[in-house]
Amino acid sequence: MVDTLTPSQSKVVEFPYQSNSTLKVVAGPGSGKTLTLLHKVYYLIESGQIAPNEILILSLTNKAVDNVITRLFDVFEQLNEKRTEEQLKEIIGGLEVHTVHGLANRVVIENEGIINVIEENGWRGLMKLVSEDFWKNKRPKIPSIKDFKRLFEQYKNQKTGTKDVVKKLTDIMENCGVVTNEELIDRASRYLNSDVVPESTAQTMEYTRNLKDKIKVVIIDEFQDLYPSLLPLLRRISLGKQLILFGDSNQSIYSFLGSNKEAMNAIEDIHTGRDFHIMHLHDNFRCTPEIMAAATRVIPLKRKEMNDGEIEKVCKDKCGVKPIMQNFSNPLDELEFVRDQISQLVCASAHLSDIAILTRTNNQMQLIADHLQSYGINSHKLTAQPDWMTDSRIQFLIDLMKVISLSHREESLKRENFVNRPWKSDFSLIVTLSALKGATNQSIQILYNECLRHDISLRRYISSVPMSDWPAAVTNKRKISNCVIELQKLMNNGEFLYSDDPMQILQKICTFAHEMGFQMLQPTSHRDAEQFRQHLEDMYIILKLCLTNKPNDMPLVEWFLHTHFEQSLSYYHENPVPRAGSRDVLKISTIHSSKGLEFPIVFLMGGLSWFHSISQLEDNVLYVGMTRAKNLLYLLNTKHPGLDYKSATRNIMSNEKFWRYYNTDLNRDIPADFASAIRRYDCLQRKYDGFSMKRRPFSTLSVAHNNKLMRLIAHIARK
Ligand SMILES: Nc1ncnc2c1ncn2[C@@H]1O[C@H](COP(=O)(O)OP(=O)(O)OP(=O)(O)O)[C@@H](O)[C@H]1O
Repeated sequence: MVDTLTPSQSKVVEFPYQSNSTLKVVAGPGSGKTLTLLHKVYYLIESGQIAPNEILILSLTNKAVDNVITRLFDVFEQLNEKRTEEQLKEIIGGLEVHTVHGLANRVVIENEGIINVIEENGWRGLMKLVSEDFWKNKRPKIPSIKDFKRLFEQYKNQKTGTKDVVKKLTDIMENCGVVTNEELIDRASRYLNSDVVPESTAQTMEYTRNLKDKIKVVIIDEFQDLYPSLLPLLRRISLGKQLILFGDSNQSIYSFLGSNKEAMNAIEDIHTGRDFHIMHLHDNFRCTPEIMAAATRVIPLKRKEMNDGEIEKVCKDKCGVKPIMQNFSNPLDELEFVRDQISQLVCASAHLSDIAILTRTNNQMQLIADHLQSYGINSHKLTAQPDWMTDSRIQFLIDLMKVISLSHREESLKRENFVNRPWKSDFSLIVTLSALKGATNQSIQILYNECLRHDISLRRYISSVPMSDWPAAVTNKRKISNCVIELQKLMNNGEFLYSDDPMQILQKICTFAHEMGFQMLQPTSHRDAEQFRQHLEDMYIILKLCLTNKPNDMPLVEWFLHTHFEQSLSYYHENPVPRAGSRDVLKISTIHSSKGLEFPIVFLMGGLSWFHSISQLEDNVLYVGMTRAKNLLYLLNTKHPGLDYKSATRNIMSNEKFWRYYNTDLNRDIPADFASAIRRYDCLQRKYDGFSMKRRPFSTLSVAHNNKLMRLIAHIARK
């Protein structure tokens, strides 16, 4: 069914194309921003004003890009009157839809060849190169990777303080083609600047040239999340185009990356005066009036006024149930409450897939998933990237593949008398050695300084200079040397680098990692081992996919290293995780990853006061989380002065009026017999038996079960 647009939505859709101008669309959650954006794209194309390949849609997260692509198909299909499915697919395929970083990546790769954006293992490796002096007089005493990243960026930008250390690190990153996200954006904007790219080179850089010359309309979704370091690229890409911004300043939740307000002001300054237009959408189609009333109470009035000065109009009728609020001092009580409520909801006709549990952190998400799983309740995590790609063990295996592939290339270039500088393999080798048990920071620093002094690669230094000639302060020499020797065996082994067998490649790299005893690959529990096995399987699937589309003259390992990120995103887009949409899986997500999505029932897990290290939810994050809910909202441990806790009602299962409303809203049949919900619930409770909160208090839960949870909680609290 096609949603009929409201007059204000239609005004945005039909607003004419005009180069060198900005249209800013401001609207609250659930007002149909995304829907209007999709209709606008359709209208621009169908009215013949703009061709598909002249439209660029930018978002900040892969999840948001995914959401736009999926919904594009739906809207185009619904509105389409004359085209075949194939033609629609072609039109949509012609649109440029990216994250800002994805776009920057493409531009930089076209201009420089493969680059690597530094990941967690990379930062860990770089940290090993920093001497103790770096940390003198700094806090905290035991620094985390996050602390290091922060200091690194600080020093890089200020060019003061521990300058030499940072210079050394930036040099090695530069030499090895490793960049930070900020650097990626910066480089891409330089390539888009025609004054910098010589005309002769620009001829061959088709993608970059098209972005500059061909694109006529740039649409930015969720403008409120832009932050200052993205500005150079966005400004460059919007020059001369029609810039269309969709967003809501109350939903700005990435302020930790820099001032969103500053970024928004700068974006608005690109086109000013008569070339700047602003429009508002006032209706809320998503939430019940009860949910909206509570959500509005958590955002300060001044920001409400800043948006548009008008009160949002909620389109749905009242459902009769206010958000259910509950506080717990014991984490297990909270988990059991969630489990019990889920049982009630499902018995009263909700589908498990209607329910989303939104958390503050990934760790909290895992804890809840584990607890529900222990009752046989399946959940699907909505993560920004497929899980396997964010697994640091898998990233480490990919780094091993990189060091082998890069070393091999350096070797063959050397044979052709190529001037052998810089050595891109150094960075990946440092990452590898840092994971080797017994390879101390000091040893890695000394070896790296030596290789610089001898002007050879780190691998070559370790493999060709006798250990007796290494500086005495290097410890565990044999282990380090052995690791490099074994790596070289793989490098010279055609069955790895030139293999067309994904299983063989995986087996060889895993065997090497296993024999070296890298500590980070040692599973910490049965569950951990199972998860790693699952992620290896996912990596295998992408290796197999690479085999089907690799160019003939490119070895599989190399093709995988170049393209696994994009291939994986498109694979999971086309093949969503099995059963993710089916009725028997509920969704778990961080609040940040749930942005732009909506669910009939939401459990919002708040600041969890018993985790002292986890801060309370900020107003905007709370607001985004609350407004994901269409019909029923639980606020657990979400302490906020704007919320009053007396409104709690827990008797949801037998509230017949609510369930009539719920099923009507979701276009489902009304259950014939409400009394049977309680019978079903009792039956379910008998099944859970020993775990039931009603029948047995926590103190008598099985000791093993309790211990396991407490260990997990203690582990998270330490982080
Ligand atoms: N004109 C309309 N008529 C009926 N339903 C509509 C209309 N416009 C939007 N909706 C519905 O409202 C819901 C919210 O729309 P959408 O997801 O586009 O909102 P949004 O403004 O992007 O929300 P958020 O800012 O929270 O991401 C969707 O279910 C959508 O189908």
